[in-house]
Amino acid sequence: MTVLVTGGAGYIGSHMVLALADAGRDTLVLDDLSTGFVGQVPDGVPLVRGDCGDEALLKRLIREFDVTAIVHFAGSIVVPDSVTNPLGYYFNNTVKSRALIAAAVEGGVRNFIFSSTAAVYGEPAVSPISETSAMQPISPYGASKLMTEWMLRDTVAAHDIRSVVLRYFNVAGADPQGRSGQSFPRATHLIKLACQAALGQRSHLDVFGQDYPTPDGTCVRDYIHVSDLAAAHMLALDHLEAGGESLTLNCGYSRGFSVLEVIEAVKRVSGVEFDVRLAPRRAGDPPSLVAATDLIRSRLGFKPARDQLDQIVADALRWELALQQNAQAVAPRKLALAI
Ligand SMILES: NC(=O)c1ccc[n+]([C@@H]2O[C@H](COP(=O)([O-])OP(=O)(O)OC[C@H]3O[C@@H](n4cnc5c(N)ncnc54)[C@H](O)[C@@H]3O)[C@@H](O)[C@H]2O)c1
Ligand SMILES: O=c1ccn([C@@H]2O[C@H](COP(=O)(O)OP(=O)(O)O[C@H]3O[C@H](CO)[C@H](O)[C@H](O)[C@H]3O)[C@@H](O)[C@H]2O)c(=O)[nH]1
Repeated sequence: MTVLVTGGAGYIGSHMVLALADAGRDTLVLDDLSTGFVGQVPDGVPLVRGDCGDEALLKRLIREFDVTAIVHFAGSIVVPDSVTNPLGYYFNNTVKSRALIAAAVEGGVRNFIFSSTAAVYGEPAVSPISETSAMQPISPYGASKLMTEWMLRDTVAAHDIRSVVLRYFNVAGADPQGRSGQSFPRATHLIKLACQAALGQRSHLDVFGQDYPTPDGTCVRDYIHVSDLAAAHMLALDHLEAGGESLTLNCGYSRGFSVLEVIEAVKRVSGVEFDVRLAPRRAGDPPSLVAATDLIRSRLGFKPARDQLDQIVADALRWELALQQNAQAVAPRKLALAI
């Protein structure tokens, strides 16, 4: 009974792998390490470096490891990149997910959890956004995820497999025990970048657009702590393994913060005043995304444990500081080698 985690060396996937390890579950990670890191996978958890679209590899892994559930995190995640490189996003997120779903069906895997996104909703007219809101993505990223949702829906209807689709809103923070966090150096997420500015790693932080139809003119997002999100996945896995029906659920806290409010929180928690500059809007950004979360609470019994913005920011800051200290620790050795 092994749980296969695609993208388990990445930011969110690694927190799920930690949750599975903490629960004593047999876990296998498949990751191409394009944005993930070997060091994010806990000791004792096997990591296969490979592509989640490699059907032959997948069939072999499912057989050899007796995989009974798949949690599919692997994918490309930067909204503006998807606007400039749509075909790359449809390939990595949609085409390869099709191969993974096909391998799951053929290998007799009954339980499938998929990382979807609030970006499937586009610019919703009503807030908070319920799961039945219209799905009109405004970026290729959102469309690439929605197409995968549709493939899963139709596969569940036709075959002996059930799925939980989790639509994450904005994921942030880091493992409270400091075992993992957002490590990708070119990450574009607001809270990570603001923490880097507070730690002096960036000269300033840009605010992308201040003329949105929101209270302070900057975009509003529903930030969910990555550990709470991993806990939601564990509940989804329990639900499927107990024979529960397929579900599609929002993951958030039903409350939004503007870009300026997030920046204030990072300044407050860090105690550092960093330079903030106004910049033009970024392509593909909807003004406001806040989740309705009644469904995940009622269907899975989801109860947030770390939903205070300052808590999310404090965990993110601690992780960023640890990354900085590690980088400083290895720097002299690199220098010596260069000489
Ligand atoms: N971070 C967020 O706020 C957010 C919000 C909504 C949804 N999501 C979704 O959550 C999932 C995980 O996102 P993340 O923030 O952890 O990103 P991440 O980039 O840290 O993790 C993605 C992981 O997948 C791996 N990967 C990418 N393509 C692969 C492939 N073809 N085969 C094998 N491995 C591959 C990467 O190496 C990386 O380890 C993604 O599917 C993303 O769309 C993230
Ligand atoms: O330096 C920055 C970085 C971000 N922002 C703004 O902060 C908000 C949040 O941006 P993020 O990049 O942190 O997150 P996104 O909302 O763009 O996207 C995230 O959440 C989405 C779902 O809501 C997707 O799933 C996506 O994968 C995930 O990265 C946006 O308004 C963005 O314009 C800034 O103003 N300055």
